[in-house]
Amino acid sequence: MSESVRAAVFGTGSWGTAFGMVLADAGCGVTLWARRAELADAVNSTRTNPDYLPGVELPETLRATAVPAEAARDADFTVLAVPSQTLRANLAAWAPLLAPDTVLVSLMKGVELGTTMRMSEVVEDVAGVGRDRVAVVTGPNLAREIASRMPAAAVVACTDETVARRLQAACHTPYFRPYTNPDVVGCELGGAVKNVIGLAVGIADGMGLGDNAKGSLITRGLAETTRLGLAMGADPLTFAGLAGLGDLVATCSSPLSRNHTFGTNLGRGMTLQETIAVTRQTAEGVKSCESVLDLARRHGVDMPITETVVAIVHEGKPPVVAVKELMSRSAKPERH
Ligand SMILES: NC(=O)c1ccc[n+]([C@@H]2O[C@H](COP(=O)([O-])OP(=O)(O)OC[C@H]3O[C@@H](n4cnc5c(N)ncnc54)[C@H](O)[C@@H]3O)[C@@H](O)[C@H]2O)c1
Ligand SMILES: O=P(O)(O)OC[C@H](O)CO
Repeated sequence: MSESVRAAVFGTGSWGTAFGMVLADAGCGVTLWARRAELADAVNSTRTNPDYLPGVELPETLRATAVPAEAARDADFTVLAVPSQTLRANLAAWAPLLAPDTVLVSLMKGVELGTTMRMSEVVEDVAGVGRDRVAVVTGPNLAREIASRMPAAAVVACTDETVARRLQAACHTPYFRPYTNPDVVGCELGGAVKNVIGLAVGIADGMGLGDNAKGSLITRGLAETTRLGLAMGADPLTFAGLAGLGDLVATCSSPLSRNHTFGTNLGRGMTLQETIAVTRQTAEGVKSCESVLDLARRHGVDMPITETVVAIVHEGKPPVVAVKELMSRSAKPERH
């Protein structure tokens, strides 16, 4: 990869920073945009991100700024890594600054509340670009492991194969192996719904329900994700891939997952407010469980695990009652 490829990353949280590091290691010149000038200064002066990835040394070719126009200038790829529910307002401010012909890349795993739009749809809507200029990077990518340069595979999804291949080349390193996939809908749904299933598995873990419960939730969670995907025109095989099963396994088995940890705290008996208070970073499933359920209802799809997570997180249903209700639904064949 030629160093003349330029990438802007909007969001200097854990994944924005780690993915910026991947791009820099792959040979791109990278500018991170940080909301706070102090964080941008700290990245530039210490070559670390002390707030989100303490102890990780960042490459020389990665720098940070708090000025959006400076980050956006001449970027071949404009990467978006802010919490999903803030994307619309943020991108509205950044859109006039974007380099002409830049490819917009979503790292976000959420569904917008109210509109039920996927993040790539929000990008198209707000930036006024065609879907051939919007790509998604997703898969089993816990930021802390990637920042330690531990090996992982990922998916680069774009309807335009040439764009997907360009981005694939721009982020391919010895420790980060991206595959292309034209199924943007399936890849984004896989990423957004796995956060909801990650909450469910965390709750079960917190309650001490064991590994059979975990295996059952992962599998039936994937089944309800696939049902929604089919109703929305996704390729069902996507859900057997990195954006589906791969990400579910990583999220549901790792203490590094914010969604899994959030669920575990709820399952152990913390209240929602107590759990929010101890959660510093973005656990997308907490908000997206409501928009995913909304999406499911709009498409007439049954998603009992998602419904259960919404009931526990937002309606105060005690986890013990929710488990009893989930298990006593009427019996049915596995493939329905
Ligand atoms: N962390 C991971 O392992 C990981 C991996 C893959 C995908 N993702 C996804 O990437 C997205 C970003 O997650 P993250 O892990 O970087 O989150 P994070 O909580 O670590 O960082 C979020 C960043 O957004 C900024 N931010 C928060 N509110 C904002 C606002 N209103 N306006 C502008 N900026 C704001 C924060 O200052 C921070 O820089 C999420 O959708 C997440 O699901 C995360
Ligand atoms: O920490 P989480 O739960 O947001 O998960 C991080 C990544 O999405 C795992 O692929």
